[in-house]
This record gives sequence, C-alpha cells and structure tokens, in this order.
Amino acid sequence: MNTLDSLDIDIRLQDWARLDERAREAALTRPAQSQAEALKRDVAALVAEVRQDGDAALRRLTARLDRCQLDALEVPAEEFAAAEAALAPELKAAIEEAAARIKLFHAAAAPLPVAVDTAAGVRVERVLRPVQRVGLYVPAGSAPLPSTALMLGVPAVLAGCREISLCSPVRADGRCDEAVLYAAKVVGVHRVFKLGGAQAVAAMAYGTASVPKCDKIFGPGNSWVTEAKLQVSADPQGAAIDMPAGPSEVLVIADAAANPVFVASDLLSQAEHGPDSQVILLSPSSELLQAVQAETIRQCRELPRGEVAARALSQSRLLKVESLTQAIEVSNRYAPEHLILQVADPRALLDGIESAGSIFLGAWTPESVGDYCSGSNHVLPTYGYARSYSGVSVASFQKQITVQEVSAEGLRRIGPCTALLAEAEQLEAHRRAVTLRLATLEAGA
Ligand SMILES: NC(=O)c1ccc[n+]([C@@H]2O[C@H](COP(=O)([O-])OP(=O)(O)OC[C@H]3O[C@@H](n4cnc5c(N)ncnc54)[C@H](O)[C@@H]3O)[C@@H](O)[C@H]2O)c1
Ligand SMILES: N[C@H](CO)Cc1c[nH]c[nH+]1
Ligand SMILES: [Zn+2]
Repeated sequence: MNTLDSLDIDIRLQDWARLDERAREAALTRPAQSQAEALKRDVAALVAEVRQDGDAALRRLTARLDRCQLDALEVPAEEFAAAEAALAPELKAAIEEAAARIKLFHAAAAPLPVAVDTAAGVRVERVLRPVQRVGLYVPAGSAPLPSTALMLGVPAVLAGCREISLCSPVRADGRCDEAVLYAAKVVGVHRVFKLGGAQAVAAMAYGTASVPKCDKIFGPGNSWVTEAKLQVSADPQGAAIDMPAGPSEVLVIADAAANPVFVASDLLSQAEHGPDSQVILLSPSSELLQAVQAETIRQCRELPRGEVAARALSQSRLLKVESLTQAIEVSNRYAPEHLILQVADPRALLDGIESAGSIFLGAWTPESVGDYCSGSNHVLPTYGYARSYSGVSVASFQKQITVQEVSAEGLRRIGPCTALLAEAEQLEAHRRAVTLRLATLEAGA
C-alpha cells in the first residue's frame, strides 16, 4: 500500500453566496506566517547576530539551521566545475533553453530611455542606471530551485549590475545544489555563497568579511527569508528589496467546460511548494468544483510530495461563485501571485483583472511553464502584495534617473509658472533662483 493511501486529504468546498462577510474574509485569508510575533523576534535576533559576529555567526547559524559545518563560505571554482560535470546533458540543455527564453522576454520588456521637449527649450529625459551591488536569494530548503537563479540572474545581467552575489542554502554534505550552481554560471552571476535563511539575507544586507554588502536583495524564500528581507529593508543601513515574495499560491477561475484533471494538477503544482502554500478555485459550476475536489485528492496521493501538498490543501478552498464576473471580483480582492483562467474565452476576462502577479490564459497554459521557461519571471508578490507590487523584471535592477536641460528661451517660458508656484508655497529662495535669472536675461536683452 502507498503510504499516502491512508493520508487524510481534503480541500473545502464552499458557496460564496452563503458565506457572511467574516466567513468570506476567512476563506481568503492566507495561512499564518509561523506566528508572526515570534517570527519577527527570531529573525531580528538572527540578523543582529550576523551584524555583530559576521562570518563567525554565519558559520554558527549554518551549523545549527542547515546542519553543515562550513569552512569557506564562498563556492570555489572547482565546485562549479564538479557541478557542471555531474549534471546530465539534457538538464544542462534545459537550463540553457530556459535562460535564453527568459532573456528574450526580459530584454524586450526592459524600460527604455526617454527624452521629451515639454516646452520649447525645455528638455526632460529619463536615463537608466543599474543598481550596482545586488544580492540574489535562491531557495533550497525544501527543494533547490535552479529556475530561481535564472529568474534573478538574467535580469540582473541585462540591467548591467556591477557585482552580482547569490546565496543559496548549503546541503549537509557541504555543497550547493549542482543545478543551482550551473544556472548561476550560465546567467553570469559573479559570486555564490553557501548560505540560506535569514542569515544569508543579513549577510548580503550588511556585508561580512566574506560576503560583500549589497544595495538591493532579490528573491523568494520561506517565512524567515521574507521576514529578514522586510527587516533589513526598514533599516537605512541595510538594503532595499524587490518585494515580499513568500509561500507560493495560485487562484484558478474555471468554467463548466474546464478539464478537472488539468485544474487539479495546477492547484497541486503550487500546493506542493510547501505546507504554507495556498490554492483557490473559483467556478460557477458545482459539477466542476466537485470533480476537481475528487481529482485533486486522487492526484495528491500519487505525488512524492503529497504530504506537503495535503497540508497546503487543508488551508485552501474551492469556492462556488454566481458568475465569472463575480469570480473576477473575488480574485481582485485576493490579489493572487498566480492567476489561471481556464475558461472558454480567457482574453475576455483579462481587462477586468486588477491585481495578480502573473496570469495564465486557457487550458494549455499550466502555471508550471511560467515557473520555468515561457520567458516571464516567477519571482512574484504573494500574500496580497500583488495589489501594489509587480514581479521581478529588468526594471527591478535599475534606477530611473530624470535629467532636465532648460535653455534661456525655455526659462523665459516656464520661469513665471515656477515663480508663481514657489510664491504660493512661500518658498522665497525657490522663487529667486528663477527670478534672478529672468532679471539677468531681461538686462541682457
Ligand atoms: N513568491 C515567489 O516568487 C516564490 C518563488 C519560488 C519559491 N517560493 C517559495 O519559497 C519558499 C522556499 O522555502 P524553503 O524553506 O524551501 O527554502 P529557503 O531557502 O527559503 O529556506 C531554507 C532556509 O531556512 C532556514 N531555516 C529553516 N528552519 C529554520 C528555523 N527553524 N529557524 C530559522 N531559520 C530556519 C535555514 O537556514 C535554511 O537554509 C517556499 O515557500 C516557496 O513556495 C516563492
Ligand atoms: N511557483 C514558484 C513561484 O511561486 C516558482 C517555482 C520554482 N520552481 C517551481 N516553481
Ligand atoms: Zn512553482
């Protein structure tokens, strides 16, 4: 008998119309992030320890949390070579294929410089400059994610970042995952460190003897990683971050004609990430919801990570809605990291979507293709942050600087407007910086 045969697997089916406001809120609430207050305290202690003791703290914490006694923290050239030699040629080719497609999309979607004459003699420009020192975090706690090295490394290199460091948890045998190392090499990451969790984030934010300080930290991770990113970004001496990218989640909107086997497989693809993941299905069809419920439980029993997925399913929902219009309203309220539209005409729904990290249209677009190799980025805002944040892109690794140049004629045109507004704000020095120049122009005219 399969060990999962006896596992209690369930995913709750509810009717949205019958839920009161509190029950609706509960249905759309993400799983608690391992007791928020305790988490904040624990992470603050880890960050402080790294700030105070640098490399010694990193070795101590890695021994405690990752069960590995590290000597050198940085991955040496020989380990990259050994990783490359150990990988199957097909896997290396798949990593290269994915990298090429991610590069194609990210290069095309990169911001461009702008130059506009907003009045005769008044030129305003936007120039782009890379963030100089960036730190990438690639998870490897429950599953090493070489695809995340691609998703972060490709845009960092396209943006032209000068120092690109990458941290990923070390295995108990003292090595990093081979495919993560190969992906880092393929995209052109400069240095890789055998560090995971909050301690890796602290090392990149403040720098240690071995790990260079970074200006901005990118990447997903578990609760400790995400909380550490939030804490270091609140400290002016720490580092900026891309966004809070925590436990994976997906929301699927499906109509009566959707294939329950496909829908169940999509729900499970994100449920298997971790016990704190969440998946939601919205459909106006009771038959489809019941079929997906049965199919999800059946497929879950077949998965190597079925136990993990089952825990995520226990805090997930299948919700009967009145219409696809109501499904869109509920989805916008939830603001999912991933949104899959398995309906007859998904493009017809697209305009109504206000908040989502990434959208997948139609029966032949599983979320997995975005995770790996369609070309879009899989580092996306979770926990409702899609209401205000976007996924990682080349722009995330750039600063947009505005430039303006005004000729004498231009100042004659826009000077009076400036002076009037300065006067209204009672900022006399601002006004004079214009009027003194205008007077000089008048005198010379
Ligand atoms: N939002 C996104 O874009 C996105 C993308 C990929 C993955 N993810 C998510 O990233 C997460 C990856 O998590 P993971 O755990 O597999 O790997 P991880 O690399 O984020 O975390 C592993 C590290 O956590 C630390 N840790 C473990 N137990 C600890 C404890 N008790 N106290 C303090 N630190 C501890 C260890 O140092 C370890 O190195 C998953 O939740 C996945 O869903 C999100
Ligand atoms: N679905 C994850 C983002 O939430 C990314 C990922 C990496 N590997 C597989 N999936
Ligand atoms: Zn995934």
